[in-house]
Amino acid sequence: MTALFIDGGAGTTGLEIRERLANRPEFSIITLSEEDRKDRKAREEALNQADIVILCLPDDAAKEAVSMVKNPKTRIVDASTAHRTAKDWVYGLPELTKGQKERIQSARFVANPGCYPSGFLSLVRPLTETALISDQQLLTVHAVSGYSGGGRKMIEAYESGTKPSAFKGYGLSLKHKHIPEMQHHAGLTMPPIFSPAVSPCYRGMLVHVPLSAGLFSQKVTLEDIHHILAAHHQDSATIRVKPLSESQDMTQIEIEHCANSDRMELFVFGNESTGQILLVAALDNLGKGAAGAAVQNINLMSGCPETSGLRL
Ligand SMILES: NC(=O)C1=CN([C@@H]2O[C@H](COP(=O)(O)OP(=O)(O)OC[C@H]3O[C@@H](n4cnc5c(N)ncnc54)[C@H](OP(=O)(O)O)[C@@H]3O)[C@@H](O)[C@H]2O)C=CC1
Ligand SMILES: CC(=O)N[C@@H](CCC(=O)OP(=O)(O)O)C(=O)O
Repeated sequence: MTALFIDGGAGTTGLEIRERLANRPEFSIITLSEEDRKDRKAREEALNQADIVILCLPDDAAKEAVSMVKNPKTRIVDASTAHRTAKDWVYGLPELTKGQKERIQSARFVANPGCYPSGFLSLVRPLTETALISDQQLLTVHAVSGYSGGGRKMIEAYESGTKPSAFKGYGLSLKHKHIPEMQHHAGLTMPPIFSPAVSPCYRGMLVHVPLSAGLFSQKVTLEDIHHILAAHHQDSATIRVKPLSESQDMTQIEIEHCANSDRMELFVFGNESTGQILLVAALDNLGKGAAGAAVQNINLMSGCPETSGLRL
């Protein structure tokens, strides 16, 4: 049996992970009482007892937790932003590239991907990897998240009525914390322009990457792009590239398209006459964007079937 400890287990992501691990006889979960959950000594003990620790903490607390792990056998999945471009950490997106799943299986330190980068990289990495998009290109990404993406504080703000519960854009200084991991794992020389927004619904996410024909290194059709995405993700347990015929019949897509699931759906939209393309990823910020991805990684690290406990 694999012993797990979720540090920050009472928070939004921690609770979602716990739900997905309920009724899993392969795992025992070390749980701290309400008084002890922020107690350094109690946490230190739990961090060093567990086979796998899952950090669902703010970045600084996650870094501190890593420094508290002294047991060389303890493996870590960090859900925070702290280690996503760090040397010695494996990026926990099994679908990133060939061999990534195997790297996660044997890793000691796994950085769970950010919610927005999970969508962006699933769309873009297949295109940069095949050099259809040069690493020199400046890409743009627009996205919208459910408000649970902001954790307990944002949930309380939306639900207490102290903030207007309207759709709003943010990240206006173009320094969002997810930009470095998008750039790094897409292999781009320039950071993408990222404009996120938050919507007054609890969970769900859309990530849009608009592209123009001139941005590609060769002439491409929508079929070509679809083919590359479909080939890249053909063995994925959680990512589905939707058929072009389906995208062509759609006139709209809702933020809640994949809400309450751990899957991600990718769409290729476009207007062939103008050479304009719109790639869209639909996911749940708390599913494939956080807790679903963490459980997928824990399954891989502990030798369980990759999708056990996931909602697909
Ligand atoms: N929500 C989402 O969609 C996603 C979140 N993440 C990441 O997951 C991590 C957790 O986020 P989320 O669950 O949303 O945040 P929450 O604020 O909902 O939860 C964080 C939890 O950590 C606890 N905590 C804070 N500091 C400490 C500490 N020093 N020791 C022990 N516990 C502590 C908090 O307790 P208290 O509330 O009492 O302060 C809370 O229970 C963050 O790094 C976030 O960026 C990643 C992907 C998506
Ligand atoms: C709506 C909202 O505020 N979303 C958060 C991102 C979610 C998150 O916590 O990001 P990590 O995956 O990096 O931990 C934000 O933009 O900061």
